[in-house]
Amino acid sequence: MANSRYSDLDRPPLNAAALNRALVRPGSLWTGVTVVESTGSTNADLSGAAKEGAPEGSVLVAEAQAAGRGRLGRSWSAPPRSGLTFSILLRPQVPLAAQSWLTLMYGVAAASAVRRLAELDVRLKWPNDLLVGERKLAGVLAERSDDAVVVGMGLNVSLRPDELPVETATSLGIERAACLDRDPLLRAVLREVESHYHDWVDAKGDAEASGLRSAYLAVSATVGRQVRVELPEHQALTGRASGIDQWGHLQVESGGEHYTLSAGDVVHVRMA
Ligand SMILES: O=C(O)CCCC[C@@H]1SC[C@@H]2NC(=O)N[C@@H]21
Repeated sequence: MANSRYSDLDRPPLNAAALNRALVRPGSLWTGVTVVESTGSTNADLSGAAKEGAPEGSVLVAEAQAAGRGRLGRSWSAPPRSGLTFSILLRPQVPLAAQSWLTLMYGVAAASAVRRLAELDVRLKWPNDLLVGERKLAGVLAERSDDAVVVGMGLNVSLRPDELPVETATSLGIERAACLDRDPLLRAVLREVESHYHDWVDAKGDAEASGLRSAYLAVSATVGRQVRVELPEHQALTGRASGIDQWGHLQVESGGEHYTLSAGDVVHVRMA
């Protein structure tokens, strides 16, 4: 759906042909990049395509999403062409238990690409929110579809303050990033994902051996911090985030006890 407040000059379309030329090559993970003007949810579309046998490395990008899905049942929204909303289809040949690392890997890859191109100190709030300071720049949602995994990302690029879905969000534009051009940003994220994914699959999903765990810790905004973790079923835990275990789960020390959390919503607690 077009938004009359913005001209096409402010927000140029993605160049699908150039993205395919740059990314889809013999031996590359990426088998095809499809850009659609509008859809409900790229994650939903690619999950359907996965069931029909779409190949690993399919990438679906939407210039606008009407029903973008977020973590924990939330939604994801952004004005058309104001960000990057895209999903990838993977069929990882690693043990199922190790696959929880996929979503963290995506966060590491995206953070690394955005740090380099945007020249911003992007860090990860566990499991994979990209933050600038305490403000959310991007989110990642991984969903299983039979034997495939669809990983989607929403990255706020040119949103203005009055367009942010929540006060705690931000965009590359608001943060005065060195790059607001979505084509090179998307290429850089996908190239980083490919590199981390190959290393991780070669190591049979072992995040320690592939260097993924240390790469994650290097950009974590959560480990070492005082946190409040909102857990499913309205429970919450307050304590110190002490580490990430071999399955990508968050370790928290609270009241002399050690907890390991596989899901939850982290709030970084400010120390007085
Ligand atoms: O932070 C979150 O809650 C995750 C947000 C993930 C949003 C992206 S946008 C592209 C892809 N398609 C969806 O429906 N959701 C993800």
